[in-house]
Amino acid sequence: MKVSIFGLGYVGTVCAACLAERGHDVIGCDVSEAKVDLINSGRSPIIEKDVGELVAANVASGRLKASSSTEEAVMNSDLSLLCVGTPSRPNGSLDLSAVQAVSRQIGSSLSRKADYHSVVVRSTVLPGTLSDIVIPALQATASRKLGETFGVASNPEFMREGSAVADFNNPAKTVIGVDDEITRDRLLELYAGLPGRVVVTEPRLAELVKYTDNTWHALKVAFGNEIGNICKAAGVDSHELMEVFFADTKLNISNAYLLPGFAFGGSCLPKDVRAINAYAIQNDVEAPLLKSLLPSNKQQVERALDRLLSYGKRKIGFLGFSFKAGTDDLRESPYLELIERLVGKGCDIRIFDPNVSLAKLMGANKTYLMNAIPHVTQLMVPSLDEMVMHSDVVVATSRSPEYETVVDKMNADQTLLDMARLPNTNRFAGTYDGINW
Ligand SMILES: NC(=O)c1ccc[n+]([C@@H]2O[C@H](COP(=O)([O-])OP(=O)(O)OC[C@H]3O[C@@H](n4cnc5c(N)ncnc54)[C@H](O)[C@@H]3O)[C@@H](O)[C@H]2O)c1
Ligand SMILES: O=c1ccn([C@@H]2O[C@H](COP(=O)(O)OP(=O)(O)O[C@H]3O[C@H](CO)[C@@H](O)[C@H](O)[C@H]3O)[C@@H](O)[C@H]2O)c(=O)[nH]1
Repeated sequence: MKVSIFGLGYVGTVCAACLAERGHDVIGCDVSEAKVDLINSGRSPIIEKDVGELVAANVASGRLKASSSTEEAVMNSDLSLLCVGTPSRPNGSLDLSAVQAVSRQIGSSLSRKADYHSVVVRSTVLPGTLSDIVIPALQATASRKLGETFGVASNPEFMREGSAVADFNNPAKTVIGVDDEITRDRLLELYAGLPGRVVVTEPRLAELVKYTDNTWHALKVAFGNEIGNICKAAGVDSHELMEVFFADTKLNISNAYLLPGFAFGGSCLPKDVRAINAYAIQNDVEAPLLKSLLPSNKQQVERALDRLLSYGKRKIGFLGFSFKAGTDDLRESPYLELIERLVGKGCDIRIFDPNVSLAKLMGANKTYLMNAIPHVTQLMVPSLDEMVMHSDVVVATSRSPEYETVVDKMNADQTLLDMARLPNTNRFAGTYDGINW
């Protein structure tokens, strides 16, 4: 199928590369000329496992290209996937300006297109966005009614950064919220051959289920961490305790997101929890449990800050600072927040993160980092050794294989604050502290 993808960020780039690899003709479109140029030169605008290779191979084969022109993308495709950002507004509600703008651009091109076109929202949006924002924007600019020469659908994306290609190719479910048969059939054809259950449903349910998923993940992390905090106070190993908890086979408890660790972060969970809470307030729904998730999460950052300051050492090194392993995405990374707070307390910080190169960061990700810590360039060092050499305390943020050597490089006078439960810390000669166990 001929597909256009609007927004070449973390979702759009992965979708573009994976759909091209599955044999579709893909044209990506972004307002950022830099991202368009990168794709056309066979390079990925994001750091994500396997994406670089897929982009290179599919640009070379001619199945993937990019353009800054909406018109070119719409005219050369039958279906458009909208993958633009939906960040939080300062009051927590969803900023749909990019969704609205791209819908208007596409609608304007549709006014000059005779063939039927399908417009599919892949971004995470609250229920009613398709009906209240996307359809009116398309109709106004296309000067045509929905169903005449275009149809719409909601098709949320469930991939996780760090394993996005594997998640794309092996989805647990594919959710298609649609009232239009042509668009439904096109989406079924687009994803034909992928495993997992395919659910065809109404658009509002498809929109809301995405929030249900992410709120559930956030709830589980917050629960696991609070249990972990109590275990730490009780002198109980929280991971051993959780294994006993999971052993209750009658309850069929998935251990995903439940092992105590550090605060959740990233470009999705915090923003989506904020958005569902804003939606509840707007609709006069009391949701005290959901309201408590972000304060609970913030408390984990406060606890880590107190713990680090309690060591009485100023030189602190961070092994990684993106929100999870395998990505350069720093948006709402709890480690970034922790670093910013430590800098404010006069600590002398060094950061080593092999995935983050300031020269390569782009778009919302780069803006987020530069707003959080404008002088971050002075804190980043090019090697693990340099970070360890500088530090009295090292904070290990994720279980990346390349971080496991850190315990061999540290000496008996140093302290390791382990946020990820590294596998080999029993051979560490210095002072070991697990964040939540
Ligand atoms: N990051 C994830 O892992 C993930 C997973 C599932 C769903 N989501 C959702 O997908 C959406 C996109 O997330 P992301 O992380 O890829 O965002 P992103 O910020 O990385 O990418 C968005 C891209 O859209 C581009 N854009 C903005 N306006 C445009 C326009 N008018 N025309 C063309 N391009 C335009 C931006 O330049 C940017 O490159 C969000 O709604 C997010 O919640 C994200
Ligand atoms: O067992 C776990 C798993 C994750 N996390 C944390 O939870 C956050 C989110 O992690 P993860 O869900 O793995 O990554 P994301 O890329 O943010 O993916 C989430 O957000 C995406 C964007 O909406 C969705 O598509 C995915 O389904 C959803 O998992 C991160 O801070 C993780 O460190 C934990 O603390 N414990």
